[in-house]
Amino acid sequence: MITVDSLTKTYGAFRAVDDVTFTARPGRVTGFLGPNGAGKSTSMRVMVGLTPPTSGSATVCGRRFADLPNPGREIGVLLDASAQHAGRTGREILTIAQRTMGLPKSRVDEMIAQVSLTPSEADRRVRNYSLGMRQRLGIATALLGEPEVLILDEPANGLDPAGIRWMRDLLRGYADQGATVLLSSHLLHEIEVVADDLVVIGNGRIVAQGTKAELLASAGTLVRTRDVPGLTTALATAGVAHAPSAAAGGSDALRVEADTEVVGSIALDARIALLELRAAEGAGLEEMFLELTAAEQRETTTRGEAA
Ligand SMILES: Nc1ncnc2c1ncn2[C@@H]1O[C@H](COP(=O)(O)OP(=O)(O)OP(=O)(O)O)[C@@H](O)[C@H]1O
Repeated sequence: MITVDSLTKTYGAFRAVDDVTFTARPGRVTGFLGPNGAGKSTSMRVMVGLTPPTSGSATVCGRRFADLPNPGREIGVLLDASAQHAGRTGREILTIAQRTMGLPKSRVDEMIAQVSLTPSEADRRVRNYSLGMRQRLGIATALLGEPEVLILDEPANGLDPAGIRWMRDLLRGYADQGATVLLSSHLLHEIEVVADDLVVIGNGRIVAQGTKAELLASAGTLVRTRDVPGLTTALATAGVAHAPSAAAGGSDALRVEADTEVVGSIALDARIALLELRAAEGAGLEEMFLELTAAEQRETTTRGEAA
């Protein structure tokens, strides 16, 4: 279990992480999702004791990382796959970690096999590794001590499609055995497939969190019409929140925070013909994410104005 409680990190006047609270639970994959610069890495650095928080706390099973006697046995961490010693071979890096953690020597070869590095790749210096190979080595290091908690920052970076699939299965399997898995990404689809729970962060603040099923269920309705101004007015008059749907593409789509029946009735009363009317499902999450990632969309959104 990872507990992040009212975590704030400021750099001068800038709040990189602003009052972030969430829990990542055992047996579940928690996706930590946010656009570039949202504060994911900073939060994770605090969790693993690399950055002191300005206020608030992050603990794993009730303890701060710094208080863990043999942290590698309890928390597997992958923050920056490129930060490995370039002059050492992959096998050397794993061997040093295996000795530090007091693990049997056989774990090194087991992990090399598990992350599908060939023996000759394992004996190559890390400076000659591709990004995907570094990522595999980083995952091997994180899993070496069979920790119950995994904290992985953008672990799919640099992996090819087969590698992404492999990693997804690996994380799923790990969580299914009871581990707590927290992984960050700036790519919604990457995380949507594997995560059970989602924590969405933007500009340092949590903007949404819950189970994936809950967040998808609250997505509302996607509606398309040639008369967007007319429908917008009718929805506003009815007090129903709505926003242009960037996720659906085109300028004729709105996402409405009401179910399809309500939206259909409002359109009928206003005598507005619809081109499409359906539950938004994943589009709602994508919408929220696009709003976070594009400042101009945030400025033009009308969501909530009518609420
Ligand atoms: N040491 C620092 N000094 C000043 N600002 C910092 C420092 N570390 C991070 N920041 C700022 O904090 C904000 C959050 O950065 P962070 O790396 O946590 O984002 P992120 O969500 O991990 O983004 P990405 O998806 O691009 O990795 C950014 O604006 C970044 O420039």
